[in-house]
Amino acid sequence: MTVNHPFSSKRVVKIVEVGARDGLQNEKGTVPTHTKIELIERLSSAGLRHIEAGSFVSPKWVPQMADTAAIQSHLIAHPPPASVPITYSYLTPNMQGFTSYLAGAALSSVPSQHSSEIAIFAAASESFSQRNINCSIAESLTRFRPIVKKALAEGIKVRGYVSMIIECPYDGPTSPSMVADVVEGLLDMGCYEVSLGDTNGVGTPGSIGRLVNYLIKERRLPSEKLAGHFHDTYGQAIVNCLVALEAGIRTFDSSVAGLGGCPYSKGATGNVATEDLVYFLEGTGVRTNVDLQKIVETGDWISKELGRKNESKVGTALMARL
Ligand SMILES: CC(C)(COP(=O)([O-])OP(=O)([O-])OC[C@H]1O[C@@H](n2cnc3c(N)ncnc32)[C@H](O)[C@@H]1OP(=O)([O-])[O-])[C@@H](O)C(=O)NCCC(=O)NCCSC(=O)C[C@@](C)(O)CC(=O)[O-]
Repeated sequence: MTVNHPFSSKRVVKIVEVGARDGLQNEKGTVPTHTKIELIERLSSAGLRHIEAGSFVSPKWVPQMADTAAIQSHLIAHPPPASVPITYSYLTPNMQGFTSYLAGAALSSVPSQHSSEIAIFAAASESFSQRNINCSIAESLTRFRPIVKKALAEGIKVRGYVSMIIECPYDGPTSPSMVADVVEGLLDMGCYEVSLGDTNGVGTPGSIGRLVNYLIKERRLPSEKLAGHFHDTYGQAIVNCLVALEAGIRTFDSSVAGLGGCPYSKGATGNVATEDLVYFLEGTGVRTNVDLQKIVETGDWISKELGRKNESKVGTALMARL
């Protein structure tokens, strides 16, 4: 994914597709496991190379992710061709989740081109941390440290998340210094990248711009280790990606058809749609290597499967032209 734009200084932009995890975790009805697997396979055949495949979380808390072990097992048994390097990732909130991930991964004779990794998820708001993972921010970082240590010892990469980077529905505005402290904590323990979650999509180019510039310029956090994870609740996600791109961020999370919402943030809608992100990046001179037509068809297909409105503007526009 080569970037040829004044914003981009010819560097690589990575898209992390979160539709099969963030996108589906809040669906009310049960999404059949075979539908999730078909979604993941369609996403990879559209050219996406970093795909979140599920969460090893408590099924009492998030029932929709209860079949993650079955998905992991299928993906291990049916790897993509060696010429298609894909990373599947799984959320692990605690040692129990990481142990379940490891038990599944142990069944694998993973070729080097196809790998998996885990993600841990913290918050910059105390109330959201309690509601989402039932512990304080400090307790969550203490809980994550041995997971990261063990994962790195096993050669497994760990991604971090920080939720509620702009404002929390329970605690109000989030202080940028709190975001920076949590990002630093995750990087210090060994996360290779931390994704900045505007969980409820309230961020604007002003607030996101101020935050990312504060993180990169004042707190000296490495831009290459930060990712933008912008929900589109208020229709600001693409323009927020633009300001983050201008600030030097080169990894963006997105969800096909804009699927999603967070079970512990009422009213929050999906991530920026992958179709909209690809169209925006390509239009900005960034090559994504994602087949826009295929991702649009995937967004149309999964929206119909779920009986949902397709939240991608680009997807809707291009489907109308067929
Ligand atoms: C973290 C816990 C587990 C704490 O939940 P807890 O209740 O404090 O856990 P516990 O350790 O006290 O255990 C209670 C029960 O849960 C079970 N349990 C315990 N752990 C697991 C596990 N890993 N897998 C399966 N089962 C588990 C455990 O076995 C036990 O079962 P019981 O004995 O009662 O039958 C819970 O709060 C949880 O699962 N939370 C997950 C919430 C979640 O998935 N949220 C959505 C993802 S975050 C997000 O979407 C934001 C993000 C990342 O996209 C970025 C952004 O947009 O901001």
